[in-house]
Amino acid sequence: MKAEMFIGASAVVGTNGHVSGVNPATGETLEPPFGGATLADADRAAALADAAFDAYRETAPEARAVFLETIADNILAIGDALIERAMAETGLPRARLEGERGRTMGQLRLFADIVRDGGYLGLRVDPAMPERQPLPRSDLRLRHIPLGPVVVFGASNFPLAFSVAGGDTASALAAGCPVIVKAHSAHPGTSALVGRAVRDAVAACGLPEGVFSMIFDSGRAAGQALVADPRVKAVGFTGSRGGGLALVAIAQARPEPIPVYAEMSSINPVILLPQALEERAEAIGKGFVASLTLGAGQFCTNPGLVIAVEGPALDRFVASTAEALGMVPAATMLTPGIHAAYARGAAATADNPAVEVAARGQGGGGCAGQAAFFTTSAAAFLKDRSLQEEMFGAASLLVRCADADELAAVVASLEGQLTAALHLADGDHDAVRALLPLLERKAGRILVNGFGTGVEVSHAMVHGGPFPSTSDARTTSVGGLAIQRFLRPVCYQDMPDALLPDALKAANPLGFDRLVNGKR
Ligand SMILES: NC(=O)C1=CN([C@@H]2O[C@H](COP(=O)(O)OP(=O)(O)OC[C@H]3O[C@@H](n4cnc5c(N)ncnc54)[C@H](O)[C@@H]3O)[C@@H](O)[C@H]2O)C=CC1
Ligand SMILES: O=C(O)CCC(=O)C(=O)O
Repeated sequence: MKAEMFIGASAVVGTNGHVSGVNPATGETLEPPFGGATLADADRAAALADAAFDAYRETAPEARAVFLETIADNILAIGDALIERAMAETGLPRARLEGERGRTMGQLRLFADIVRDGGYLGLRVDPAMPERQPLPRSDLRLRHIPLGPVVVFGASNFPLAFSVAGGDTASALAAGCPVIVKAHSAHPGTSALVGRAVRDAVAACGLPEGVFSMIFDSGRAAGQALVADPRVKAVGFTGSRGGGLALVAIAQARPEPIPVYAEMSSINPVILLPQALEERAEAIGKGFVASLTLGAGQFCTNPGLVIAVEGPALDRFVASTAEALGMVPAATMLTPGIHAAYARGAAATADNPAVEVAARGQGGGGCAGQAAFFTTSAAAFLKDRSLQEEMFGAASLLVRCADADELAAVVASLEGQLTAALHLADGDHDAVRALLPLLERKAGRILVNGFGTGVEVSHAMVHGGPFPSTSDARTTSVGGLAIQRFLRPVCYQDMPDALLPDALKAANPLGFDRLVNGKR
């Protein structure tokens, strides 16, 4: 494997320190070391992206769609080498990574379809009304154009679907934005393989080289310089609250502030309604453990909080959870750092005098995370904000409430969330109706009789939510709507038809849907 990053078309070996993959299952440092970018490398990537922008954003829909599909094909063509490298760098099992590769390709293809459809452009035409009294109306035509070059910070926990060619990159490229990826240092080899696949797609599709660059950063300076660079117009990020907020601060301090779409921490409350518990406490417990321990709990949609009213049915749920969790082996986590942070967080919760340990998974050494299930009272939870902190891994806290009012008070105290799950039966509908307005204020996705892990990539998906689950609650980082993050509206007033973009010309040569005088 070559230790390359990609500054436009050029494969470059970085000279500013290096990052190395570490196999978290064995502790082995993986070859080769990947050289980090200098500030000059970051500057060159930004210059190339800026130079590519005007040509790239006016590519025909079909050409841009084929580009996205070519990236997907190229990723598949890497073959097993990609899966094996990702397994070595993340400790994630083969089946999970093969599934994630399929999802990554599916995301790229979904955005290809969206580009072909043209609906994302939000076209509106208000034809001139020269005879209108007392004043004539101008001809007004609106389309959305891309913001400009986008910097993407991929996630550690999805080395393909939220990484170099993941959802942020796919949606930004689909919008017409050149992308510069700051590769996550937890999986540099995987990133290099995918980076080359994207770079080759740029060349094969005859696009300007600056449409895509990917750098490694041995510290934080190159990534931060890109966020501060005046040619960069938006940022996509998935990771910790601290990391996301640091990038938001840099973006806000620029002479020209820019949006940062950071997906950060979420504990994804699961609310168990009384009738559902009565009818199927044991089955809910089993399903909960399966979701909690998926991928060693390293999902931002992990069910980190359970809320329910006290009683024998809740005790049955706890017993079922404890039984299932006791059989779960410790699972290798992504990096020694993530494992250490998880172990620290779980230990702090266990040491909290208001918390009881209800169950633990099996123990393990090295980077293996031991699952844990804690309980506390609603009163203690409401008093101690630290109990709301994300423990990134397979740990969850049950909040026992005295009654429905206390349960509502616990929900009202929560920070913003990516998901909220309700386990309900027919007899719970009234209780749920009362909770729904509160849940809508708290979460981006409200789901019933399931768990938030395993996000469907589709048109109606929302993978976002109020702060701190994201830095911008108005949008989503997964699904078709993600493209809107990288667009802004432009209105053309009285522009001669010959000068209008094709999407807005009188004859509508692209055949896209347009809102004409407010009517479809
Ligand atoms: N909620 C979620 O979706 C996820 C949360 N996490 C949390 O983040 C912790 C660490 O995991 P990481 O993936 O390494 O997240 P991280 O936030 O530390 O890093 C993510 C990316 O941002 C960059 N970065 C972070 N802070 C920065 C700064 N101040 N300036 C410039 N660049 C910066 C990193 O180099 C990396 O590329 C986990 O233990 C977990 O708590 C991690 C993955 C997903
Ligand atoms: O649950 C999923 O499929 C996606 C989770 C996610 O976005 C994340 O963990 O970063």
